[in-house]
Formats: sequence, C-alpha cells, structure tokens
Amino acid sequence: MTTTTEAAPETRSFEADVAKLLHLMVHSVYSDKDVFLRELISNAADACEKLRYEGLSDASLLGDDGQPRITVTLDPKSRRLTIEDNGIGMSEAELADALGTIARSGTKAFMDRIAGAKDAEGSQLIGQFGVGFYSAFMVADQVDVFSRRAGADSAATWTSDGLGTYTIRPVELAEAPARGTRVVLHLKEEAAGYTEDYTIERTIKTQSGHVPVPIFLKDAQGSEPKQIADGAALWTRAKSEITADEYKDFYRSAAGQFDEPALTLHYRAEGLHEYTVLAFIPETKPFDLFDPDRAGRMKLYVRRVFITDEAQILPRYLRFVRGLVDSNDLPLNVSREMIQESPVLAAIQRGVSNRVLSELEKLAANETAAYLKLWDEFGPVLKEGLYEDFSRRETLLGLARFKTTTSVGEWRSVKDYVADLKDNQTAIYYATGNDLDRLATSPQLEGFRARGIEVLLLADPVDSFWASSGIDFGGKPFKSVTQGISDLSLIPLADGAPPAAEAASPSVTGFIAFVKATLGDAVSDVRPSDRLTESAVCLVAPEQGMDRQLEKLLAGAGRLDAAVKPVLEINPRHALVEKLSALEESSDIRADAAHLLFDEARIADGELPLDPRAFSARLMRLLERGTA
Ligand SMILES: Nc1ncnc2c1ncn2[C@@H]1O[C@H](COP(=O)(O)OP(=O)(O)OP(=O)(O)O)[C@@H](O)[C@H]1O
Repeated sequence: MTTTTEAAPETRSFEADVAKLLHLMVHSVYSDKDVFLRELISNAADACEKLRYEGLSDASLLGDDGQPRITVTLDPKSRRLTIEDNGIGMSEAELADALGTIARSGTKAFMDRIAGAKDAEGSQLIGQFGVGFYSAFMVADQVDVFSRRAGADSAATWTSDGLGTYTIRPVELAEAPARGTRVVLHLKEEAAGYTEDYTIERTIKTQSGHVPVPIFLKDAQGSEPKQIADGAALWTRAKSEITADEYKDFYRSAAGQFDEPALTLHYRAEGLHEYTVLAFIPETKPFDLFDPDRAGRMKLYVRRVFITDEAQILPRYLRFVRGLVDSNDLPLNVSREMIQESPVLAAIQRGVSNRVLSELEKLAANETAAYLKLWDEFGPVLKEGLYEDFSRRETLLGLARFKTTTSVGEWRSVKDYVADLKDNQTAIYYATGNDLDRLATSPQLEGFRARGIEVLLLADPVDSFWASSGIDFGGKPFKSVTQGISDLSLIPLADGAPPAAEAASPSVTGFIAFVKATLGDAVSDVRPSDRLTESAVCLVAPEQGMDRQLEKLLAGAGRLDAAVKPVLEINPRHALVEKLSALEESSDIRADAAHLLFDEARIADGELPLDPRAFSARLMRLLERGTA
C-alpha cells in the first residue's frame, strides 16, 4: 500500500521554448495532423527498445512481461485516444524533465526562424523539425500521461492542456500501466475522427507499420486487441520484397521527416563482419544541419536490439544521412562505452562511410540531375570532409560540384575544370566570399576573365578553410585569386595586350611608387596588376599570405591577432590611373587620390574605408574641386 497519492499535485510552467512550440503547434496551419500518432508511436517504440537494451544487463526489469507491445485504444464515447506501451517508462522526475523542456539542440534558433516565416513556409518548417510529443496538442485539448518506470514501485501522472502549465503528481500503481507509459488524448471536437477504427488502423499502417515493436488496436474499452503491425524489423527482410512505399514509410517514421528519401541504401555486408545497413539521404535539409551540436543520426542495433544513436557511425560531414546499422558480431552484453571502442564498430564505421560515398559517386555518374539536387542541399556539409577527412579527400573532391565564372549557373566538377585548363595554367583558381552574385563581379576576377581562365566561385563559409588547406587535384594546386602574384602574366590576354609590368609607362610606374610611399604601413606593397582589366584597383594578399576571405573570417572570430597587410594592385591601363599619373608631381590631388584608391579597393572587398572620416573629407575635397 502506498501513500503517494496524498502528495499534492505540483503545477509547473513549461520552459519558454516549449510554450512557444506549443503555441505554434496549436495555431499552425499544419495540415498533416496525422503525424501526432506517428510521433507518439515512435516514442512508445523507442521506450520499448530502451527497455530491451536495459533488460540485457538486468533481466528483472522485464519481469514476466518480456514481449514489447504498443496498444492503441479507441473510445469514441468519451472522445479519447490512448497509446500505451510496456517500455522503459518514466519516473516522476523524468516526466517533468522530458515533457516540460525541449532537449534538442538548435530549438531556439529554429523557433525564431518559424516565427519569422510566412504561414505556409512555417508549417513546412515545423515538418522539418520533427514535431515530437507536443504534437499531441494539435488534436487534443488535454493530454494525460501515466507512467511507471521499469523496476520502480511508484507511478506518476503528467497532465496539461498545452496552454502554459502542466501538473505532475504521484498516482496509485493501479492507475498506471504495470510498466511503461500510457498517453491519453482528450480529443478536440474536430479531431473526433481519430477514434474511428478504420482511420486509425490505416494511419498506423501507413505511418508506423514498420516500427520494430508490434502494435495492437482495441476498438473499445475492454475489447480484444487486434494486431495491426507485426513489429518485424523492415531491414531484416529481403530487399526484393520491400516496396518503395514501405521504405518511404519507414524512413518517415524513423527519421521524423516528411519528405521522400532521395537515396535509399539497403544492403547486407558479409565477410569479416556481418551487418545490415538501411540508410537514407533525405530530399531536403533538416533544420539543424549546421547546428554545431547536431550529431549524426544513424542508429546502432545489435541483432535487432537498439543500442545507441550516438555511435557516430558516419563522419560528421555525412550527418544528414539517416537510418541504422544492425550488427551480428558486436557483443550485446557490454556497455555502450565499450561498444564505442570496439574494433568491430570501427570496421563498420569505415565500411558504411565508404559505401555511402560510393553510392553518391554512382548517382553522380548515372543520374546527374538527381545528384545535383542532392549536392544543392548537402554540398556545403560534404565539403567539410575536404579538410576533416584527409583519407577520403580525393573521393570528396571528385563528388564536389562548383559554380564558376564560365559555368553560367551550372554545376561543374574539378575534373571538368582541369580538362579546360589554359596553356601555361598551373593552378585551379578560386574566389571565396559570402555571396555568389557579388563574388562573380569582384574586380579580382577581371584578369582571369580577360584570359578566358575559369575561376571557381566559392560562397559557402566552409570553402575558405578547405580551399586554403594545401589541397590539389591531379597535381594542380588550388590558388585563391586574391593570393600572391598569380602566374597570370604567363597566359596571354585574349586581346593580345602585354602583361601589366610591361604595359606600365614610366609615369604610371612613378605614380605607383608614389602611392606606395603615401600609404606607408597600411599596405605591404603596391604594384601593377595583371588581374585587373576594367577596375582601377583591387586588394590581394601578399605572396605567402592567407586567402583574404579566410583572413576576414578568422579575424572576425578573434582567431587572428594581426591581419597581414594587403597588397594594393593598380591597373596600369585604366584611364583614371593614366590621368593621375600624368598630373604634376606637386599636385595635391595625388595624395588624396592615393588614399581614395586604397579605400575604394577596400569597399569593393566589402570593408569600410580605413579611416571613414578622412575618407569623406578627401572625397568632399575632390568633389568641391571637380565642381569649382
Ligand atoms: N512513451 C514514452 N515512454 C518513455 N519516455 C517517453 C515516452 N514518450 C516520450 N518520452 C520521453 O519524452 C522525451 C520527449 O519526447 P519527444 O517526442 O518530444 O522528443 P524525442 O522523442 O526526444 O525527439 P524526436 O521527436 O525528435 O524523436 C523523449 O525523449 C523521452 O525521453
């Protein structure tokens, strides 16, 4: 006999993020409300799988009920829908923790995005988020959860109307399941359809027919439960017997995604190690793909028992792949930590990673359009591998696709690029920046265009890092267009004009020396440019310096103490430069012009003038002269 029911119920407020999420959920125009059932069944199945795992080391947790089961009960009269499992259950503290907060990372940022989105877009975003337990409030105006943790001799209940607070109190054991969790939905009037036998059976079969726990349906209190899903793990069946729809449903329920899988990979590895892989590449990016805390989403099973989803089966740059690996060789009765260190797991990690990449290669070779769509979504993540995974660098570079100065919006591979090298071209040139359109018009590219040299336009933040990490393709190094004296002078201009140094007249050479003396320490050099054909000036990095974009990124993140002084390049053929060079040496316009040219180059690079006040004073002076 327990006395727990005498304890007063405790009412608590939801964490701010939950309250926001609930508000969004209830008010969303989200049309596909059926997903609440998928979410609750997936939680119930997870709970059964957790128990199966804990039961391995402590059989007493299973007691005399070793068969995992999910039971859905319909009660049209009182408009209630109940989902019950005999899984791991939750203690009172766990109830408060799990159903009062949101543990997932990136939630805050996600909420802000939804709040800023328009209606239709917002509901699409909710879809990407994987709505979780709280989706119950899309169809219910009250939710009661009764739970008893496996092995515990107490039970508790959680109840809420989803409007800001929830209440938790201990309950008599008889009120809760003997083990596990019962979720009771008090359905809203317009959601009464969810007590219809046919609707629920169809919804469960399509959404959750392949969860690895059997599902039973009871069509009224007390009636005999009917099994509607057998809990056979889909991945153990032969590939030839599984339809595309079955894969899709499994993917959706396992990954909590709403899209179609862009690529499905199902195979059995045999030989030294035996394991089955069922993995999916989604069609669209999950919302938290770039959240630094986002871990991989591949589950590890051992002989159909779920072990962990933290085994990092795939490297970080493949974190968009969802699915599972079921191993036959890993020991079941060791801790998760020991499994992490097992050489078998290391072999699986290697094998699966290589296989995913080789499937991507195949797709790239055989189904270009599908591959490019996938690259569009996940390319920026895959490119992280170029500096994180040296052993697979070549493969990853082969998979990479780029927009370039000559590709007119199409994607090009490095192989395509190298096939079109100009005579004497010894490097693969690239320009980095934040924005593709602005990059395409940057002055540094002019000389490359004028020589017909293709330049890769790299606009993802990750690009500055890998591109400047000493990477090459077939012996051709990657070189930034802002870096060093490029070997451009060796490649003739399309119009046959001579290289810059030869093009510079003595007066221009004199003017360049004057600019250098005037700017002093602000620059590391001033020189005639082979890069420029239309603009008068641009900034580049010195020969040994870092790519300018990378330097800016590092300096912005406080990771660089003193930025290296840039080189100012001057176009000796530019009309303005010729005019300035022709001015009397005593002309006081020359000094102002030297500073203004430097500031102009900074602005073209997306920076502020070095000294904004001095800049405007100089500009004013020149304008006044011009209008005098
Ligand atoms: N039936 C259940 N049995 C045991 N614990 C549960 C059950 N339902 C929910 N929980 C607990 O509540 C937590 C929150 O559930 P919720 O569905 O919101 O998110 P999640 O399952 O962690 O994430 P996701 O929906 O992305 O898979 C779960 O992580 C789990 O700890």
